[in-house]
Amino acid sequence: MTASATHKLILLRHGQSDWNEKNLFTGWVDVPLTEQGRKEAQRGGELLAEAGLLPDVLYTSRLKRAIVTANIALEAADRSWIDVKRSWRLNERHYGALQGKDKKQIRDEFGEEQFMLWRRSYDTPPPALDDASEWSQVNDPRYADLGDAVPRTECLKDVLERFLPYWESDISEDVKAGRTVLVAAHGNSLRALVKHLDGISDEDIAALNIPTGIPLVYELDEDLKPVKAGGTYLDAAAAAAAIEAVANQGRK
Ligand SMILES: O=C(O)[C@@H](CO)OP(=O)(O)O
Repeated sequence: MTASATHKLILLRHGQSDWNEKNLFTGWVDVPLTEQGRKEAQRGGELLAEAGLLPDVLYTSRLKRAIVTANIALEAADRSWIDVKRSWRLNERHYGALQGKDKKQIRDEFGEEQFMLWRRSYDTPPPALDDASEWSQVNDPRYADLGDAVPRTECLKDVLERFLPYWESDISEDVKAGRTVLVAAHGNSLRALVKHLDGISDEDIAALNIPTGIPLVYELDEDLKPVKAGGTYLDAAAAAAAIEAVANQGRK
């Protein structure tokens, strides 16, 4: 197969958010980017432009940390004009009763094993979030189309199950049509996508972390299988350091 027969998919986790900086479980809570997060987004866009990777269509979640990251990155790459599609199916994993809680406090209270089960296991969701909680999304107008199906908690398996239909119906169709697709989303919704693309097992996905603000580029063959497993980070050194930092969250 020639290089021109491959498809390009760019994954971008949002830049550092206010709650990333504060070390709080975030999930569906709609927190803003920090100044550093905005800089990461700007750098992400510059990396795209330097690599000549010009997105034709943007997919984002309905959360502003992903939306604003994409806007800043596309502005930096002079691609603000491209078509945009947003879906709750790209939202971060709903973190249940952990939303708004300090990661270190949860680790100290419940221990490393339970903490990591909730954070990274494939199929153990945290306890459900009470509908009366200030961090609940049940009455958020942006999810009115979901009715009572608004999540109260999710594990990664749940994320994969709600994300895959959208991948099949929309994102993969744009990829197959030859468009360079940018997906601006979240640590755990992108872990679900990478698990699917690379065929990572339920056990091995626990060790995979996605850094903020660094484009991860996948070249896909005509069956939408990655030409290179794991894709390529546009700034590999920065990605390695940032991946380590995500893996160690809650430990200090
Ligand atoms: O809090 C969250 O929503 C996510 C991403 O920031 O955290 P974690 O990496 O612990 O899954």
